[in-house]
Amino acid sequence: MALAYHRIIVKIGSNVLTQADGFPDLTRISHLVAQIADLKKQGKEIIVVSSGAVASGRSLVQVSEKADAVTSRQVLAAVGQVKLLATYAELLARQDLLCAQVLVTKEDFRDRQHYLNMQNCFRALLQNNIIPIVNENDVISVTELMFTDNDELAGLVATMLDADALLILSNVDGIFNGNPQDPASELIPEIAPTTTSFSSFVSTQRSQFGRGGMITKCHMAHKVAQLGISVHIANGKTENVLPRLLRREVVNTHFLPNKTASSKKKWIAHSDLAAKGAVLINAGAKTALLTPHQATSLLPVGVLAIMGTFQKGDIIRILDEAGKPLGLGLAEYGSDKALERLGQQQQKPLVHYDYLFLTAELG
Ligand SMILES: Nc1ncnc2c1ncn2[C@@H]1O[C@H](COP(=O)(O)OP(=O)(O)O)[C@@H](O)[C@H]1O
Ligand SMILES: N[C@@H](CCC(=O)OP(=O)(O)O)C(=O)O
Repeated sequence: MALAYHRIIVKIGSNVLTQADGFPDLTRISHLVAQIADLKKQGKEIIVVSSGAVASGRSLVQVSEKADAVTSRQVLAAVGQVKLLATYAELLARQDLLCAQVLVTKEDFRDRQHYLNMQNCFRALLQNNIIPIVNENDVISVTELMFTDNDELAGLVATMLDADALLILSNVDGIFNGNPQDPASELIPEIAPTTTSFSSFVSTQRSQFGRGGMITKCHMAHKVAQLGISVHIANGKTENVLPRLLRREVVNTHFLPNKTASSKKKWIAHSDLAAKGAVLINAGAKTALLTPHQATSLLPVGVLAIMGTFQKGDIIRILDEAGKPLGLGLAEYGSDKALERLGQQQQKPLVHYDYLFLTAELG
């Protein structure tokens, strides 16, 4: 039976869109656009997260050798993004389809208002049958402000839009249980939500034009699958990969989804960098929070210490007595009030269960 996904995020990696010489592979882009059009005709909603701005820029401009690496990348991306989107727009127009450009930064996912603005725009684009084509705003996202890679961005978009599936197109058929170049390595068809360690078989090696590498891809895929979204890693160079993937006709690695979490929890799950402060909780509170199938809020009685200052509505880190991170939550009140109520019984929860995202397990 075919995979019945309706809302699909398609992430097209740098190396899928780039030839060996670093220039964009126009034939590949046009094949992928034809496949996207095919899925659209089947009534699916498609959101594309596409790399390739820097590669497109390379085909247009030679940045002065005096420019540093950051400046050079900014210039290439600024010039190349126009060309990249023009290429998509032209190829999609031939199929009577309209696309839109959405450029985002990591900051936009940290700020609740920006997050809601983005979400609103994406929803409106989809309602109008327009294909959003998303990329990082490489002009302003430099060094520490950058996403690890576009996989991270695609994961955030998938979560924000409550997608049914995230299809990551790379230059490998999926995840292998060893070096993909080694003929003895085998492809892993499915990864259960309980699998958390990938370092035993996934190396930190990256493809020629990729940024994050397979290990970061695995961690992101796992996190997204944890939130109830199917993630597939497949080879973007395989003929007609997208429709065939949905018909289960091509090899790939499928991260099986966990039961879905609420959209608020999904936003919190991706807000680690936005955390304003932290709370240290005692062993009893830790057990209560981490006990499966039990909806427990974090009460001040279980809080041992408040670290940093935060306001009502800020994201805070939750740590155990030893300082081990347990998860994140949205503070129901600020650090001043939290300090006053520290260790006290019968106080309002500091973090309500609906706004709590835990990453640790008991034990
Ligand atoms: N166990 C593994 N299975 C598959 N690929 C792996 C594995 N370990 C490392 N890799 C490398 O990960 C690369 C893909 O990741 P990446 O460079 O981030 O690609 P992209 O640009 O598509 O995001 C592959 O080209 C491969 O060399
Ligand atoms: N935003 C950049 C690409 C970022 C990047 O390399 O991501 P990835 O394809 O996931 O390795 C660009 O458009 O050139």
